Amino acid sequence: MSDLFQNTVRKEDSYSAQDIEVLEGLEPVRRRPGMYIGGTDERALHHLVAEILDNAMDEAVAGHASRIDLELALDATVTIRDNGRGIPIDEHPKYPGKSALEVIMTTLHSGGKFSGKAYATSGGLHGVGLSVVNALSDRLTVEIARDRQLYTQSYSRGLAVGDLVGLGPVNNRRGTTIKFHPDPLIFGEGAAFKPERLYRMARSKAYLYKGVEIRWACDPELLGTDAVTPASETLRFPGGLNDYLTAALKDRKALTPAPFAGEVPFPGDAGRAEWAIAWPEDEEGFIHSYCNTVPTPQGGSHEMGLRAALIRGLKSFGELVNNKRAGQVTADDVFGGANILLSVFIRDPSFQGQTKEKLATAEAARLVEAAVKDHFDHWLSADPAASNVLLDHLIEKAEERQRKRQAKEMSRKTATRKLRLPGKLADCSRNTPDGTEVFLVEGDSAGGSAKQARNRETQAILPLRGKILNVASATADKMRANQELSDLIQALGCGVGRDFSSEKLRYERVIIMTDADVDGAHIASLLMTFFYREMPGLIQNGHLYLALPPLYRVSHGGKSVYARDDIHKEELLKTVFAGKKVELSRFKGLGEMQPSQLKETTMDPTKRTLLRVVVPDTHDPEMRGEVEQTKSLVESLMGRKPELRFQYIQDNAKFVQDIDV
Ligand SMILES: Nc1ncnc2c1ncn2[C@@H]1O[C@H](COP(=O)(O)OP(=O)(O)OP(=O)(O)O)[C@@H](O)[C@H]1O
Ligand SMILES: [Mg+2]
Ligand SMILES: [Mg+2]
Repeated sequence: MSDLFQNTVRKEDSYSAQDIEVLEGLEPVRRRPGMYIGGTDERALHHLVAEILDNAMDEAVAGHASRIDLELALDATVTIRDNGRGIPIDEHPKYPGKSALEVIMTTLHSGGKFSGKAYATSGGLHGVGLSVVNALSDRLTVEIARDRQLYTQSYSRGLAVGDLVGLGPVNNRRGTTIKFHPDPLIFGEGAAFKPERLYRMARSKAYLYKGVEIRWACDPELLGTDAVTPASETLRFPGGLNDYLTAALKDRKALTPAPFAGEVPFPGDAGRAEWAIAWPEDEEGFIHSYCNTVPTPQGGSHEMGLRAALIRGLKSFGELVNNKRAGQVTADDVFGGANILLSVFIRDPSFQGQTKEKLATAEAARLVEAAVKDHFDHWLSADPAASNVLLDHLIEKAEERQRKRQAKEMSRKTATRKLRLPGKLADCSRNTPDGTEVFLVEGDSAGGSAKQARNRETQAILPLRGKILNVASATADKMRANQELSDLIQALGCGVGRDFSSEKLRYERVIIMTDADVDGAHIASLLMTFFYREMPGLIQNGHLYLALPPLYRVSHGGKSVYARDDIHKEELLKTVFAGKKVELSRFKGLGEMQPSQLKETTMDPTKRTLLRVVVPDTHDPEMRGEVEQTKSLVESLMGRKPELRFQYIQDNAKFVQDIDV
């Protein structure tokens, strides 16, 4: 021993080498089962069966077994039998006097799946599963039929209770039988398997590999009131995942007449992918993914590959049929309501942990995406009518999602509106809405004039920059992102859409005040469209108005009169100013007016003229037709030609009422 070690003296209560244990054999499994089977609860208990079943499936997928029996007895003993090669029982070269079987049963990290020689694409890879089950069983018996001889050995809590014994010759039999009973010291007294859970496990394995037949049997006494799980059944599905999907859909209707299903080998003998996908009308979605028949409830790289293939395929189909709205659809929209089965077989998979709930092999994403993409493109273009139904459905879903998110954000904004009024709002000082009004003005310079011209107590000014978004053609997402609109909604405080509430409106009147030119009319019409679509109650309850700023000032001597438009100006020239040499000024915008002029002509309640915006009452059945008409009028007018809109605002007596307030 070196000096270093001699100089370290151990004191009574110190923490030293003596405290460091090295667990031998299978002791670590019994002391820390969580590391190997994720705990000692019901899920962990069922994982024991999964380990043994996985081994039998690996033997089948490797082409050596065609039949597996799974039996659950009344006393919670599980028997799993396959007709494969049988675990080798010859002496292991590294452990003289011990059979390979005993090494496998009692040593962690022992197995035939490390090199890929005996198995190509196996679910087993750690050399741990069977030894873990052995460690956690109070009784385990293994039977091997190999070379026409039958052998058996028994274990308890990871230790052999006797030697491997020969039971003599057998003829029509080969393979491995594992019969085990979970240790009550680990799982608790009376820990019981759920027949339904084991049955589903067995059935999904049969769907995953067409070349295997699984015979399920369960003591009928265990079934009790369970009407779904059979006491015995032979599970064999030549249709693979397609059969699985058909059974899962039962008689639910799907959006496309045929599911999207297929099977493709990966290039270079790297394994294969199989999938079956349907989009049921009820949108009750699920995804079951597997790697080498091991379920991966937490997904992983293979699912990522499938997502990428589906969303890419759908978007290119959208481009093909020239549907621009397809751009909004996300992988979540495609996946969310779908029934998806995905099974991959790959070499050397890598999972997270021994329970293998998530596939970590990065390569799988690329392999699956490449394998599925072309097939999906073909499937979509083979039946364009059906594919369009699917696409439209997914687009609607995407838009619904955006609407919901928008409504949520809006309601959050209105909830905090007292604290967070938009910075550019010049609010009025009166605390109640009674007798107050807010002017929506175009641009900061007009806003500046209006602020000076207003009555601070009752009049608020909200300058809106530039043209607000044309809401008639905007997507919900764009609308939400528009700063001007969200400021407007915040300032009004009454909410939008379904959240609209007249009582919360912060002003008695909402007055649109834009320049008396075509641009101004455009902005006014955009705002009216916005209110019509998002806050119809505001109009129905008579809160929305248009201000009427003048376009000209006509003066002669000390006398000035303002003209609203050209017709009004001509009229004045012929009447009030007939034969006189007048001074004529045209206002390019509200910002050009003196605050006093603006006040006098447009804002002062005692002198101005306002137009009230009205729509027919939606609650009056006799007016329904007109409501529809107004709606289509709004939709079409808010489209292209600004002159048309201008005309519309000027002329449409039904929509806009001349009123003095
Ligand atoms: N039913 C079987 N038929 C043939 N060989 C088997 C069978 N079950 C187990 N084996 C052999 O025993 C080895 C150990 O199995 P075990 O379940 O402990 O580990 P594994 O399957 O290699 O990996 P994992 O820990 O991921 O399950 C396997 O690699 C295989 O060689
Ligand atoms: Mg295994
Ligand atoms: Mg092992």
